Amino acid sequence: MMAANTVPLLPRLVSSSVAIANHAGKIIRDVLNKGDLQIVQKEHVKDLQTEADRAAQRCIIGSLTKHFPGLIIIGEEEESSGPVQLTEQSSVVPLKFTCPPHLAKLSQEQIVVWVDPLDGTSEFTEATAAAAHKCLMGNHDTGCGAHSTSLLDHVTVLIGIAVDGKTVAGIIHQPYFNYKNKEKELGRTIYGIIGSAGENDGVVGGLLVKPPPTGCVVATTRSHASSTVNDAVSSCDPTEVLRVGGAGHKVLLLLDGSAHAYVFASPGCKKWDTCAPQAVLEAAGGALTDIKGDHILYHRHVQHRNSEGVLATAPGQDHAAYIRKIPAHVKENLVK
Ligand SMILES: Nc1ncnc2c1ncn2[C@@H]1O[C@H](COP(=O)(O)O)[C@@H](O)[C@H]1OP(=O)(O)O
Ligand SMILES: [Mg+2]
Ligand SMILES: [Mg+2]
Ligand SMILES: [Mg+2]
Repeated sequence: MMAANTVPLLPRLVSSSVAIANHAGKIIRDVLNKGDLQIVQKEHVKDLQTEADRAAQRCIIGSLTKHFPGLIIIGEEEESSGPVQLTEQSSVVPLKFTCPPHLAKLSQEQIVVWVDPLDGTSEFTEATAAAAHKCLMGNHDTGCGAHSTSLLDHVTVLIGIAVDGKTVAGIIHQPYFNYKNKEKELGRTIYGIIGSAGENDGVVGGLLVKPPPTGCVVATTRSHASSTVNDAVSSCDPTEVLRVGGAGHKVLLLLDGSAHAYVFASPGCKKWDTCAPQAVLEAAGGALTDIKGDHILYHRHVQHRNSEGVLATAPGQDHAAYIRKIPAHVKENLVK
């Protein structure tokens, strides 16, 4: 086994981030178990923050800073006070991939880490409200409770790593994966480095399944829809539309064969929503761009908003063909 200091910076950062994302997932579950989300509204009624978002971000940024002093990290949430749980330097996962040669000699100044401590906050709060309602009703199935608790699948922790403005590696942790099946391990982490040779073509931790050769299943927003969003989805002639929460969750649907494309013609997604999912998807052979087909950049001083929307396609899909289908009025509506 290689000594830690001979392992290049990028694999060390990915390995540490996997352990940190797993810990952040545990923090999220602990907050939900305690039942007091302490919800704060940010810019609008569908833009919420909970103690789980805040505590998970404190853990991620605090741990990364402790292990990689001086690292540039941009998190979704503003700094908050409260207990900070840090991971140990030793809590790194064994590497299951090789570092691509062109990323083997990075200096820390080239790197920006984009952190979304809890993606799918709307769904997280709704699931929690439904579960509480179910409890109040004596744990009977109230209909809404049974349906809405499945919203916990939409929650992910996202850590994306960009080098010289391009995303190169991503970690997607799904804290409630398997929560309905008590026999199985709770939570899963999928991560990848673009161009690395690892298990499953550079993506570790998830089953990669291509979507069916016929049909067109489009995943889109559940809680941030608009007429432009709907026009873009319709233009793809979908055989099925999955209205689900979270950017990380929708990219997981592209990786497990559940959807062909993820279409979001809205400026609502930010760089921390797409940096990690894009890297994992592209490591697997898929693509994620803005709605016009242009690359999304992740430099330190880039604007946070993905103002020209998001379009992602599963491995094996014709990404350019989807871009061509998006109507001109939708593209014109989304400007820098
Ligand atoms: N209008 C918006 N305001 C705030 N966040 C948004 C908006 N639209 C999308 N997002 C973020 O992008 C993610 C994916 O969008 P959607 O779930 O609507 O498909 C959301 O979970 C949310 O991230 P977060 O939950 O981390 O705040
Ligand atoms: Mg948010
Ligand atoms: Mg998000
Ligand atoms: Mg978030």
